[in-house]
Parts: sequence; structure tokens; C-alpha cells
Amino acid sequence: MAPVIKKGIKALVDEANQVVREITVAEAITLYGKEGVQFIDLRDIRELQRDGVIPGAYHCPRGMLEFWVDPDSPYAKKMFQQDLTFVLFCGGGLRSALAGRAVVEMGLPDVLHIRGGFAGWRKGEGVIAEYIEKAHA
Ligand SMILES: O=S(=O)([O-])[S-]
Repeated sequence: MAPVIKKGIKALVDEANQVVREITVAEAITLYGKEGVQFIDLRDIRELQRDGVIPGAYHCPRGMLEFWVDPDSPYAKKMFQQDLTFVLFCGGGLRSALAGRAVVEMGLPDVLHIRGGFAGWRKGEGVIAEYIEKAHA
């Protein structure tokens, strides 16, 4: 028998959106490129390769976010130890809600996420570019 899911994705995302501020694509476009604002791309690498990227966004796969944010983690990244407004996005705005909630609860002070994610950004004619593989030295 299939397990009974007591709290589904809709409830989880709705709850997350009470904790992390969701912004529209139009708001995100006005923030894009501003000093002190860093876009964070939570999508899987295959999504970047297939759909393209927002230039300047920092790629942090969803599964690594909490580990990269916590300075005490062995995987901590300097990117998240800065006083920045972090604008999270994923493919459609669901993963970024859950991710945003997690890092707000961890103590990151200034976190937003984009409603509709990359798909919404593209529809709203936000800047996108082809993904370019980084050369590894
Ligand atoms: O998390 S998602 O909205 O990209 S399916």
C-alpha cells in the first residue's frame, strides 16, 4: 500500500512562503545587477545546460545550499559569508521556496526567492544566456 503523505508539497511550499519572501519576476528584474544583490541558481546542472542561465548568477545545487551557507560546514563557501541580498531561484519557484525557508531559519538575513523561477524569468524576458562549461585547471 502506498504511504499516506500527511503534508504534501503544496503545504510545504505555502509554509515556506510564510518564512521567505517571494518576489515577482518584475521585482527580480529591478534587483538584477544591483550592487549588493546576488542571484543564486539552485537548479541541477542539467537544467542549466538545457535551459540556459541568468548571467552572473552563482550556481549552488539545491542539495548543497545549507552546507555552503553554514560557515562551520566543511563545505562552506565564501559567497554566503558576505553581507548580500541573496535572490534564490530554481526552475519553477518551488525548490527555491523550501531552500529559502531553510537558509532564513539558519540565520541568513536577507533572502528572497523568485516566484515562477527560471521559467518565469524567461517568460518575463529577464536576461538569459547559454550555459558555458567552465574550464577546470
Ligand atoms: O522546484 S521547481 O519549481 O523547479 S519544480
